[in-house]
Amino acid sequence: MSFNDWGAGRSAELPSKATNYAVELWHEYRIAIILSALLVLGLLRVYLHLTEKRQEPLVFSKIYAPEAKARPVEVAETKDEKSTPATSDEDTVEKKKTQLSNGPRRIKGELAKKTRGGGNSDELRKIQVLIFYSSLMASTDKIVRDFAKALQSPLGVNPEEPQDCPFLAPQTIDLAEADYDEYFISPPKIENTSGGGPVDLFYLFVLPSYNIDSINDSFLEHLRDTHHDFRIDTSPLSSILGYSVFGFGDREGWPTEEEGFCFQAKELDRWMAKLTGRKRAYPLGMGDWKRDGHARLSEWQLGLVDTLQLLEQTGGLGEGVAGSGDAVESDDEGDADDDDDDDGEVVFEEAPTSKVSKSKGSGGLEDLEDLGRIMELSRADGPGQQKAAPIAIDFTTDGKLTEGKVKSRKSPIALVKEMVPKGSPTYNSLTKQGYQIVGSHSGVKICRWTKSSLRGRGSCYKYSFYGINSHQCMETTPSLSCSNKCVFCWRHGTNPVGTTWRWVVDPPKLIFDGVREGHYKKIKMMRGVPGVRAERFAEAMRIRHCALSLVGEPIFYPHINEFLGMLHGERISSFLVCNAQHPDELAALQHVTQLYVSIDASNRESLRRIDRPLHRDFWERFQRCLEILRERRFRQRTVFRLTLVKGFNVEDEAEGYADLVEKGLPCFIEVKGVTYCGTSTSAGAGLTMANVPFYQEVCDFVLALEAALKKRGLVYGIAAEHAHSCCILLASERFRVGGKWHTLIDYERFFELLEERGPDGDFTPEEYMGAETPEWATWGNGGFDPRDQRVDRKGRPIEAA
Ligand SMILES: Cc1cc2nc3c(=O)[nH]c(=O)nc-3n(C[C@H](O)[C@H](O)[C@H](O)COP(=O)(O)O)c2cc1C
Ligand code: SF4
Repeated sequence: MSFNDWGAGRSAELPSKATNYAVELWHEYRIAIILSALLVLGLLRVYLHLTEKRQEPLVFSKIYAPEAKARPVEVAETKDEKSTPATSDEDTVEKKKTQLSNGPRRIKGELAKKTRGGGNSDELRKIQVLIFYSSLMASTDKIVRDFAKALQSPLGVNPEEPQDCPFLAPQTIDLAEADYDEYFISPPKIENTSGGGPVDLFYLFVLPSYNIDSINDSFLEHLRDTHHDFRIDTSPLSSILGYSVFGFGDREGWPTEEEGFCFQAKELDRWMAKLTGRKRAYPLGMGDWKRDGHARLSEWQLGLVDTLQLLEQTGGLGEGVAGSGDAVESDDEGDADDDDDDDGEVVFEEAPTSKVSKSKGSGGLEDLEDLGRIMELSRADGPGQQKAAPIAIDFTTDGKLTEGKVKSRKSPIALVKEMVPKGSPTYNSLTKQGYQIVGSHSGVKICRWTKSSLRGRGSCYKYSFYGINSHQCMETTPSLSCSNKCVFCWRHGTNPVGTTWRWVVDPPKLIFDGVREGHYKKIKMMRGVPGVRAERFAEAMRIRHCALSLVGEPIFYPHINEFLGMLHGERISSFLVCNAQHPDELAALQHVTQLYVSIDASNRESLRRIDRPLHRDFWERFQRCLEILRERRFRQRTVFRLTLVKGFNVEDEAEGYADLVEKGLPCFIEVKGVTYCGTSTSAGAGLTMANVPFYQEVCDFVLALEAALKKRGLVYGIAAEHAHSCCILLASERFRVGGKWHTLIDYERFFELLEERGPDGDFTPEEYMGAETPEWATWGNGGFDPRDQRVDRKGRPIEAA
């Protein structure tokens, strides 16, 4: 009987009875049924929510980050556990956890599988460091093996669990056994033996130099041929992550680089820059295998590890290095064949500094909302710290103006502005010139001597005279504003000027942190620049000196003493240059390592013409500053800074300057020929190259000044010179000991004295007088450190005269 037959007899009444019964039931219990269904659904939802394990944001994790690897491993275990019976309680618990977490979020397992497996952008990439080396006499061979092992721990390599580390164990490759085509025509594809994603390569080289035929010659020739081979891309190794070279040499046989010290490492460094599209990740290191070789290698290793860690975290080599996405340096590698590196002038594009830039950049009057913001900004950044008032401070008041003594104005709301608002023409002009603006009125810039010193091409005259390492010197100012408009100023006529401080005052901590960060950022951008020496680069990451002389007037800043305290607290020396227009602030200034006053002319008319001061009583202010300096001469190292501008302040002025020296009795007198900066300001002031004195003219002037001083019975002598920056130093006989000049500074002693006796403490310049001025720096010897290589504007070596 079919189902249809079976139902045929009852078909008329059964369905209608059943339907009626169901309808009745529904009417009677519908509320209970609906509520029960909702309750069950709700409980189910809560259960699922509680048992769900959160999914980590794998797709956004760092491409080499170990955290990103943890999940795929967990998923692999999950798979295994499904097929393996649990053997212990612990396993059972683990298994339950895994099952629970795996249940409702299946998509998690799928995502992780893709990441481990292959082919898409979420893959976990590994970094393989390859260390190439050559070794004729076997010492490098051993060093490299130890070096490779030493790299493992800081890179987190764990041979037991390779899958947990973004780095594979570094491998060493002897160039005598390597197939150059395999590594140096295009990077090889390396298999990830620990399982997982593809492998990216990072090349390191440890290369001794040999002036005889060796494997190095054929290797370097191979690189040269590859670069010149028209069938091959000129940068065929650009897909590697980066490279760095360390050279071993022997200074006993090859004392200087010109004589061949580490010449093959240098050549290799340059060919690799070309072949990789300038992916020099860390500067070329060099060491003398008999003396400092091991120390230099360790230093290089430290910097290298930092770079590799950065690479692992960000996927790039950092700002300023090609391949990092921020190729912002203009150096060309030159041609290793002709040895014509450029002069190393580096052009930096300023990235906006969100941390310290705060203004909308209107440049106009601030509205009430802005005032609130300004009050906030100008507040000191911590409880108990001094607060900086955002109100105008009048520096023209007579009598002593101490910090914090402020004069409120009638309508502060309209007048309190930022000195250099972000986006203003001044801001744009300064950043274009390479300044980094910090807060709203401070700036930092890496000076050309810092770059030059990093490349071993000479330091500024302050190295020769006072022992300042230019590559450890930060040039900055806490006030971009000034009360003069000097004809030779480098400010390109863009800086704010004024006789009073009428801007927002940034707290010293903000400035200190900002300028330091800005300086280090710019140093780091030099990492990939050709010729930068690894040991100097490492030293440069520790600022030891601060030149408060960039542009503007540092003592214009109301919290200059606190700012100096922060420098000294970090054992950073301070050379402060002021313009002799703010006697009250000069009088209130605490200890600096060396205190300068610019003496730009010897008489009122000449000073008015050259400095174009805003103060009407400029000459009186100038005179008062000299008196203060005279009083300070046994407490501070005081310096007169003379900038000679032919046609303005040189001719027949030696006698007038001698009168000023007699009045101020400075410890030192620095005489410098003006540097022509070719700006519209200088041109507008009638300045041309004809106003720049020749070195011989500076020498003649100094001799005339020395004679004029002697005539007055003043005991000064010509102590040192730095011919290539047209600068000569006269010093008081106080700094001649046993017939030898001692113009250098004992910086450590200076900090000790400060700690012992405080920022207003009583101690004399003689107490921190340093060692004897080096012979090469003394008058008549030129002043160029023989350890450096002098180069012309094109970077070509200049023979010592
Ligand atoms: C034959 C020979 C030639 C060398 N030529 C140079 C050279 O031109 N410049 C240099 O700085 N060092 C030179 N050196 C020094 C080596 O670079 C240095 O001793 C190095 O540590 C040797 O490494 P190795 O023991 O692995 O071969 C030379 C050494 C030898 C044995
Ligand atoms: S003292 Fe001046 S010129 Fe010398 S390195 Fe420092 S900032 Fe540069």
